[in-house]
Amino acid sequence: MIKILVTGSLGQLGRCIQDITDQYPDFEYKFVDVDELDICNKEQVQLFFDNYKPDFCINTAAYTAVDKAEEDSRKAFDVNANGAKNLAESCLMHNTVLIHISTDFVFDGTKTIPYNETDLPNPISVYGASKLQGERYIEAILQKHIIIRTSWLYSPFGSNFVKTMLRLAETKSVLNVINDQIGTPTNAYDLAGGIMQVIVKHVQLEKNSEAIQFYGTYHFSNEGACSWYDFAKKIFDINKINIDLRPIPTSGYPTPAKRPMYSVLDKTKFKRTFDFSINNWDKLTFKSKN
Ligand SMILES: NC(=O)C1=CN([C@@H]2O[C@H](COP(=O)(O)OP(=O)(O)OC[C@H]3O[C@@H](n4cnc5c(N)ncnc54)[C@H](OP(=O)(O)O)[C@@H]3O)[C@@H](O)[C@H]2O)C=CC1
Ligand SMILES: Cc1cn([C@H]2C[C@H](O)[C@@H](COP(=O)(O)OP(=O)(O)O[C@H]3O[C@@H](C)C(=O)[C@@H](O)[C@H]3O)O2)c(=O)[nH]c1=O
Repeated sequence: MIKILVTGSLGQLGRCIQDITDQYPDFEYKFVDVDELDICNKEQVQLFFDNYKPDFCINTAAYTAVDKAEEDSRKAFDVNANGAKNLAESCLMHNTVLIHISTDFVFDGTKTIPYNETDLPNPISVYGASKLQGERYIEAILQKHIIIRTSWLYSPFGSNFVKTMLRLAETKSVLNVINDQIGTPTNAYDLAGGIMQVIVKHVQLEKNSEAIQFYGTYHFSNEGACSWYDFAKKIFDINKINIDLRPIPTSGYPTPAKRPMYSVLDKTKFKRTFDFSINNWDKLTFKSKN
């Protein structure tokens, strides 16, 4: 049976993948988080791969605290760059396909039309730079890789903008939210489905040795575009929460890390290659699990 290893499995994407495995019963899964497999520990990664020998590794493990990364760049680079490198090296040893998740924050946000995979990254934060370095290591080490850049991920799990807005609404009557940073929210369940589609397609084409055409970088988010303010408005509308929500410019909400002013991703390559259609962001579905 084809074996799939998922790292960082207690994070929001890891938990969404775990939640949909019953739709893909033909695979064997191993879900591990840092307590069982620390991707920064090269020896531990090698030993784990020697024992488990996965056919696919989905790396959802990451350091995702964007503002904290500015003063903790060592840790951010260790997880997001060196961790990715360790996985790529072990994947190479075991002929494992690495599906690695990256971010819209590798871009500087100076474009005004959607970013495609040939646009040059130019990160403006430590988090973005560490994720880009992870991509570069993987590309240099391992041919059999699929890097998927996504954006503004939300889910019922872990920490994300939807949960932050709902939490703040419990104690505040007024909320100021940035209206001039434009991107696209991504339901982590939709991304989880997209990742499984990559594996299904890869398995289909591998039989004819045609899977080689899949390797490389892809963009995946929900369709459409909005500001953080639009996103917040939608969250409160669908939850029927009455709050005084005010649009503000980026200058009105200073943060340690700079964020791209525009980071909409062009999904054409993903949709065409993997024959996959993607929901619009405003089909926002969300039930808080914890
Ligand atoms: N969240 C977002 O908005 C976006 C995320 N992405 C990318 O998508 C991917 C998934 O993100 P998301 O699910 O939100 O991330 P989360 O932060 O929710 O989950 C990441 C998981 O990785 C774990 N982890 C941290 N360090 C290590 C380590 N050294 N070894 C193994 N596991 C570790 C974390 O554990 P702990 O919590 O204990 O640190 C956590 O369980 C990441 O690559 C992220 O960069 C891209 C765009 C947007
Ligand atoms: C809480 C809050 C945030 N904001 C702004 C700040 C910021 O520009 C934006 C989002 O803030 P957050 O800190 O929730 O989200 P942030 O950590 O910036 O989200 C990013 O995470 C990483 C991991 C990614 O890869 C990105 O794609 C993106 O999802 O909203 C407000 O304007 N008002 C508020 O009350």
